This record gives sequence, structure tokens and C-alpha cells, in this order.
Amino acid sequence: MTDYVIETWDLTKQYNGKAGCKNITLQVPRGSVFGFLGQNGAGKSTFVRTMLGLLHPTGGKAQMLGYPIGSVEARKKVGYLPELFRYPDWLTGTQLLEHHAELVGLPRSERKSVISNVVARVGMAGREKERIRGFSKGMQQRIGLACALLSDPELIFLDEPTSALDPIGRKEVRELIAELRDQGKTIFLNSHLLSEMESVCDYVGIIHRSELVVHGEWRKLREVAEQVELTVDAENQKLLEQLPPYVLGKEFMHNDGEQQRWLITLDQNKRVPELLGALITQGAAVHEVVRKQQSLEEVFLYWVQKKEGEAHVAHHENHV
Ligand SMILES: Nc1ncnc2c1ncn2[C@@H]1O[C@H](COP(=O)(O)OP(=O)(O)OP(=O)(O)O)[C@@H](O)[C@H]1O
Repeated sequence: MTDYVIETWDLTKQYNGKAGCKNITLQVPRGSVFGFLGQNGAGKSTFVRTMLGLLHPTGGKAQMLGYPIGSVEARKKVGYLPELFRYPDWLTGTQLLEHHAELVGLPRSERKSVISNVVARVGMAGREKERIRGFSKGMQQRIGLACALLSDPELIFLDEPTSALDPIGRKEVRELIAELRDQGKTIFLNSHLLSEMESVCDYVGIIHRSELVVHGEWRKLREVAEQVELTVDAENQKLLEQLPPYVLGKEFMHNDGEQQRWLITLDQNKRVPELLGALITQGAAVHEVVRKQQSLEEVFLYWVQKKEGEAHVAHHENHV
């Protein structure tokens, strides 16, 4: 049986009956990185804040680490990096971490070593004694991440953890996330930076206009379209005009005079040998076939557009 660290059933938090997040039912397995993706205002932060007990749900229920949300037990082993954080800027990094260490009840005798450990992990060693006032946004994000890790949490919510970081900082945070996962921690990651998340997520949930559109294993979700890039002799173009019915689409990509590259969409992956057989039998010279991997952005757009299409149909049906 899968051990779920987060389980929600129709979890809803709306503001005066509007926006927020609505009927979210999902599961997050232990030891995974779950990417919660959605456009600005889709409802990601509302969901996380509701899970953490900072907002009271208006419907449904949920549990974290086996405890109902809102309970002290549920929050004890959870770390959180909020999206819009503002720390008292007259404090130094170390002083901020000491305050947080006190809040999470870290024994005094352990504080020094735990603080220097988290400071090193977020790449702030040597800068922690400076005042937050002088920190760049990226440094503030790093010190926030250090605060979230202080209690050695089992589950860590990161709300847009890389939004203020430069490309190197982003890579470091991705590596830190992977390292935490390898230690058995579960990471729930809110983001709209899709290309960022692609390499680090095991599971993905897509939220659009407050509702969960799809969620599941990223590896499986990316199989939304079976596409191959096919390179043939330019003089074979005629053969591509009449393709078998399992070819759902073809899109011209490139022509170098002698060869042409096409993007072919199939109804299923197993069709590739069949298609090649058919083309070669007709005398086509096939130079290259490359299976196309869908990017997270493509998968995201696919599901969001599908949802928009359904909403449009539902809206239309309501008006006829
Ligand atoms: N306190 C509030 N009162 C009223 N509406 C709110 C409140 N907080 C959020 N909303 C609305 O709920 C919706 C979801 O907001 P939320 O901040 O959860 O989205 P998000 O996906 O985290 O967005 P972003 O990526 O921009 O942070 C938005 O339409 C927002 O305007």
C-alpha cells in the first residue's frame, strides 16, 4: 500500500464563495517531489495555506502525515517557505534562524550546529552574520529556505522557492530538493516556472481556475501525445499526403532542400514500426525517426486547453 504524506478529499477554500481552491482531491506519496503547477491566481498558495492551517477550509477534508490538517501534530513535522516573506530586516541571518529555532522548539544545545548545517545547505555560509536589510532577494529566499529546514521536517512546502534566484541559484535549489528527497523527505512545490520543475518532480498536479485538472506521475502524464519527428527525402513529400488513419496529425518542421522534417502525431506509440513499414513499402527514404518527449510546458498547456474547451462546451450547453 502506498504511504501518502498528504491526502485531501474535496478540499475547498473560497473567499466569499469565489476563487481560492475548490474540490481538490489528491494524494502525495512519501519520499516524492510533488509539483503543484498553475498560472498566477490559480489557487496554489490558497491550497498550501489551507493545508498548513493558516486558512480554514470552507469544505472537504485533508490530512498530513496521518493527522487532520489544523492539528498541532500535523504541523510539527512540516517545514514551509512562504511565497511572500518579509523578515525583520534589522536581524542578521543567524538571529532570524535563532528565533525560528526557538519557535520550532529546537533544544538550545543543538541550535548552533543545526543552524550552521542549514546555512551551509542553502549556500549562505559566511554571509549569515550580515543583516537581512543588506540581503538580495535571492539571499532572502535562501535564508527562508534555511528556516524551513531547521526542524528537520518530514514534509516541506516550498511556495515558488526559486522565483528570486538567478540560474545558478535555481540549479542549487533544485539539487537541494533532490537531496532532501533522497533522504526520504517529501517536498510539495508550488510553481509556475514549468521548465524549472520538469527535472525535479516525480508527481505533478495541475490547478486551473481553482480546480485540479489532473494529477499523477509526471512520467505517465507526459504521454499525452505520441509524436515522432520524421525526416524523409524531400521528393517523398507526396507520400506524406495520404497517411494511414492512425496518424492524427502532421506538421511541417524543416526543409534543407534535400530532406524534410515532419512532426507526426500518432494515436499510440506502438504505431511507429507500422508507419515506417507503410512508408518504406511505398518507396520512401526515411533518414531519421526521433520520438518526441513532451515538455512540462506542453503537458501543462494540453491539460489547461482541454479544461478550457470543456468549460466552453459546458457554458455553451447551459445557454442553449
Ligand atoms: N485573501 C483573499 N481574499 C480574496 N481573494 C483571494 C484572497 N487570497 C487569494 N484570493 C484569490 O484566490 C485566487 C487564488 O489565489 P492564490 O494566491 O491561491 O493563487 P496562486 O496560484 O498561488 O497564484 P500566484 O502564482 O500568483 O501566487 C486568486 O483569484 C486570488 O485573487
